[in-house]
Amino acid sequence: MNEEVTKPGYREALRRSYREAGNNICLGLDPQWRKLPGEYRKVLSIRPEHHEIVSLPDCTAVQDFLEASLQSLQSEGLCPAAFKPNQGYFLALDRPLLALEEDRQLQDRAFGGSRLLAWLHRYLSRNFPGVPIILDFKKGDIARSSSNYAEEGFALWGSDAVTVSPYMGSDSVSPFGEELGRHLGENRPVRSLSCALPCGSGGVYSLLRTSNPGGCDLQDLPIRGGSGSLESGGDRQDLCLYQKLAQTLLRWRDEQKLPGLGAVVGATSLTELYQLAQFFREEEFPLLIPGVGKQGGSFRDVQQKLREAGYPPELARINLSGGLLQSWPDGQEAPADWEQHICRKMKELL
Ligand SMILES: O=C(O)c1cc(=O)[nH]c(=O)n1[C@@H]1O[C@H](COP(=O)(O)O)[C@@H](O)[C@H]1O
Repeated sequence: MNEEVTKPGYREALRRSYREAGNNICLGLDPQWRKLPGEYRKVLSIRPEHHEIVSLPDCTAVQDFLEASLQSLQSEGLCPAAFKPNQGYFLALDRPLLALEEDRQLQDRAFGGSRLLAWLHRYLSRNFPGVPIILDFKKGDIARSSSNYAEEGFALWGSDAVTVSPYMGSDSVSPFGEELGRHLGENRPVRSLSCALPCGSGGVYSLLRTSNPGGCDLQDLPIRGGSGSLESGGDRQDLCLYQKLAQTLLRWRDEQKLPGLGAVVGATSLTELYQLAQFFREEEFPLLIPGVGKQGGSFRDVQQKLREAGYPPELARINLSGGLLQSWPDGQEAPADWEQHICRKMKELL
């Protein structure tokens, strides 16, 4: 590890939030509008000029649901060790073309989802200080374009970490480690870990071995040109794409000055998770582990695999989105005591 990588930064923030929360749970914030409890599932009917009436979800009600959920966790003394809003669930609530309408009320509806995500960042920073916010947006592009995404994630939303896609290579990921927000001056939002992270040292989770059924389609492809399999003494031919990428990520971290670089490894493939956790354990390389619950992964099995691999639990964040905030079955109403239900689900993990 080079000097840049050993500086306190995102990994220190992970350690601290683990100590304070007493767990390594990442609460995924993916509000599924259709699964909200009835009283929050409100629809607005609006009529843009020269158009039929259109219906759209009421973002204020989604905000009320999120606030009530987070408040009930807090009132029971429950705190996760990270939050992960997935940007797509918020931007899907925007209706950008309404911004062009004459009517002020319609204009106000244009960016309801973005506004909700901004509110959420501020709410979490104020009410759960020190708990990292990981903005899940899986970006990655030519360097110039990636700089915009880096600026968006860290400086504009004020997230502490982001998810990125590595497949355009080192120059597409390196802008996420650069100093950002220089020219935003006073408009730069206060990050939730305000005092903790110097510029350019936020978390950057690269997709590595994903949790979805199609994750194996490309990521497991055998490739040539590796420097041995992840296990020592392995055959060069045995290396597959995600294993090569695991080696590459360590190199990028050091060469590209990305001290907060980590990886996304799904909870649904325990063999791969074990192998990667073993590979990364000495390197103190943060892992974000989604796929628990509906996707088939088990929180306890993941913890067990991390223990067996000797991976430091404080650097892992095991994500549950639908499995915590909206864990009732699809197509069924939320239980009447849904706030308590959410708290019970979280307590089951502790
Ligand atoms: O990058 C991610 O967060 C991610 C990677 C991955 O391999 N699998 C995965 O499910 N995710 C995200 O993690 C969340 C999982 O949601 P739940 O299955 O409801 O817990 C969603 O926001 C996914 O987009």
